[in-house]
Amino acid sequence: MSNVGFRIYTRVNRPAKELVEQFKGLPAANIADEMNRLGCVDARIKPLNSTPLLGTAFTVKARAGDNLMFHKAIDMAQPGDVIVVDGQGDLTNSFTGEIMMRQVLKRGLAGVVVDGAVRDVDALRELPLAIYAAGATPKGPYKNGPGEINVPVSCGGIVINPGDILVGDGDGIVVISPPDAAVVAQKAKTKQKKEQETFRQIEAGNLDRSAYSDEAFKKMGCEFIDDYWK
Ligand SMILES: O=C([O-])CC(=O)C(=O)O
Ligand SMILES: [Mg+2]
Repeated sequence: MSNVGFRIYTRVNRPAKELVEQFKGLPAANIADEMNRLGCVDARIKPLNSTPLLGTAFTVKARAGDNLMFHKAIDMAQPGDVIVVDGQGDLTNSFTGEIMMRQVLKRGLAGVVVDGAVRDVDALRELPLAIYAAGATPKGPYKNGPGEINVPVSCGGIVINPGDILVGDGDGIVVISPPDAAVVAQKAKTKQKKEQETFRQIEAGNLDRSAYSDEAFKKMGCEFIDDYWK
């Protein structure tokens, strides 16, 4: 363990599949709300297509503009893993493209999240694979290393540990630590049901809007002026 910055941890402490599956179909927003609105990859990292993301983190700390360790991760990761690449947000060179993503798909991996740029995006938009990235450039990656695999990484402003559960949709990605997962999934499910009930009330025209009544606003000190703005 002496070659800091160029080393590969071969094992990942993955949570049970049943635990991960509890997040299936849950909106990232409902999960994030039940984590007090923290625990999300920031909005710089955007989905390239509408394939939902659900899996566990297989992390790569890459040298800016270099994908040697990313290539290695594709061969090491297991079905259900999401390759998370800490590219330090660097957009100078792409970290990946269509060839690598087709390989990821072939291996049955659950998706890819890159804090950096990718290329071949027109093709990536059409692949049935969840891919998130911070940008795009036709400039290709170098393949020299160094880098690390399966260490804690920084991605979109938060720490992602190997084995963390990732859930992503059109809004972005939320990261759940496995010891918190059962409680968070349960609360998010309840939240989702509550929102569905709210949608029904909107349709029926009986949603309680009293929190937004004139009286409620006056109580907050808001002034209503019965005139036009001049
Ligand atoms: O050349 C690379 O390593 C990245 C790329 O464009 C691809 O995978 O298609
Ligand atoms: Mg390419």
